[in-house]
Amino acid sequence: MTGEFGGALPAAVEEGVGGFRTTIENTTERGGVNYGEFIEEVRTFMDRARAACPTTELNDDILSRLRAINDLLKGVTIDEWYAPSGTRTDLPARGNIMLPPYTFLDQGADGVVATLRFRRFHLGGNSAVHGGYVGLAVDEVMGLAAGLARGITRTAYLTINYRSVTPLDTDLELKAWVDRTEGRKTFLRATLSDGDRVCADAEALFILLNPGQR
Ligand SMILES: CCCCC/C=C\C/C=C\C/C=C\C/C=C\CCCC(=O)SCCNC(=O)CCNC(=O)[C@H](O)C(C)(C)COP(=O)(O)OP(=O)(O)OC[C@H]1O[C@@H](n2cnc3c(N)ncnc32)[C@H](O)[C@@H]1OP(=O)(O)O
Repeated sequence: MTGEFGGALPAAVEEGVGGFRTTIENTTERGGVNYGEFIEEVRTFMDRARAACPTTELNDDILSRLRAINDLLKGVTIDEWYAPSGTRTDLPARGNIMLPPYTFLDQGADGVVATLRFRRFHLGGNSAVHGGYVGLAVDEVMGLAAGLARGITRTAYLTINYRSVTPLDTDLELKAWVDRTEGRKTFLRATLSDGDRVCADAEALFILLNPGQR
């Protein structure tokens, strides 16, 4: 792996802990006590960046401030295993700005129920969520359901049926549950609903990783 953030994965593979490290020190202090507010502010920035049509002057003003902020963040870059984004389990969507913010209502070996809300950042068109973001949310929550049931897995396939338009700015319910298992294979199902209306349903196969498997 090369580039500004490269080099983190090979060390983990050498340690033989599999594709997603399970032995991470799972503290919720990393990033500081206000890290969750920072992530939420970044999300708001992403929403507004998608919605805004700035003047040239405003664009240039924001650009110079953003460059200064990016320089600050570059000075505190660390490897993926200890970066709080994606590993702060106390925050919506593990503090991962890539994901629509979700929180669990219920979680166990049989399955999980999460509530989530897509925002302007996730717009596809005509006030509807982009289908790729639906897939992202479903993959994430099914992956966590597979993880709770079996251990660390990777998605082998994921089939999504888009049943009706998924709305922005609406609290939705995402359920994912284990349908059956065969050896390393876990077959799961999921539904994404707006109240009684099903927006999407899905079926997927997740494969339990072998020790040291990337
Ligand atoms: C809950 C804890 C929270 C902790 C939080 C803290 C930190 C956060 C850390 C982690 C994050 C936590 C959760 C993650 C959340 C979301 C997860 C997202 C998951 C993904 O988004 S992950 C990216 C996309 N994913 C890939 O990047 C996979 C690329 N791929 C491969 O890496 C290999 O392909 C692999 C490994 C899949 C299999 O490879 P392999 O060599 O291990 O096994 P093999 O090929 O032998 O398959 C074994 C058996 O599955 C059958 N099989 C395989 N593929 C099939 C298919 N497509 N259709 C039908 N059957 C299939 C075979 O036919 C055989 O079946 P049989 O045994 O019956 O012959």
